[in-house]
Amino acid sequence: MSVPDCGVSFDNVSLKLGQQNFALKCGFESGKITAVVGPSGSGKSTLLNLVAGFEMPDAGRVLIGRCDMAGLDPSERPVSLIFQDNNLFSYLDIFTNVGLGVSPSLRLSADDKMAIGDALARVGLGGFERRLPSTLSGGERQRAALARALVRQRSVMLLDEPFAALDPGLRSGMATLLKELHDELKNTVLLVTHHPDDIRRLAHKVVFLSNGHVVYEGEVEDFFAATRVEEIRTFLAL
Ligand SMILES: Nc1ncnc2c1ncn2[C@@H]1O[C@H](COP(=O)(O)OP(=O)(O)OP(=O)(O)O)[C@@H](O)[C@H]1O
Repeated sequence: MSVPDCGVSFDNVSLKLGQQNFALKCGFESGKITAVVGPSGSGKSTLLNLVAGFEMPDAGRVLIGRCDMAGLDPSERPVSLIFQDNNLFSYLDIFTNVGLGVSPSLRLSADDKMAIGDALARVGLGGFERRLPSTLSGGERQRAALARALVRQRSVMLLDEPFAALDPGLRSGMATLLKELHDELKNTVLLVTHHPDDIRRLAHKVVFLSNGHVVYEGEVEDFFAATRVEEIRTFLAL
């Protein structure tokens, strides 16, 4: 399984939501995992929403590769999403939930069905095809969401605190799985997290937001040394 090479850029993006002004200028390198971090309310989810197409800039451009995303609906963007609450449909079995990643109308070819079975096996859910989400543990549900993102084969993957509801053992297992899959797919991943451990074990790069602005963009090692920035010191509990 491989996906095309594609980075994400924010070219002087601005928008206002309620009382909050956002001014975002940053890049997410193709084929790398970038941790998107910052205090609560700093704009991390908004940044992902701008890439996914759930929010539109008032000015500036969001680009995927060289392509301006303006005017493209979420379904038209080369993006897959995994959120904290995994967004599985409770009344559909796991196979069907993953199938929705391939085709929203569930018109599935024999190859599609094989790819769904492979993705489920890949995340350790072989044999779970006919189970309803409510019969799975939190970690298993997140793995099903990961399988759904995998079968979409989109070049950009957006993860908004995907491990937040998991206990430390499951967090670590999901992180290892995500890393393995990324090594295989080499997709561009934007990972929102509150945990320095996730940055250390998963990320190649860091974008740190504060109050709707990017206050740090760079390598992981430099981020942990960037203690001159007060918000980063607070985040790292230094
Ligand atoms: N639709 C909206 N209308 C009004 N204000 C909004 C809207 N969406 C976000 N905001 C505000 O923008 C700011 C950034 O929100 P966002 O959810 O992006 O932050 P976050 O960094 O993801 O926070 P958290 O870590 O708590 O999830 C917050 O002050 C929030 O209240």
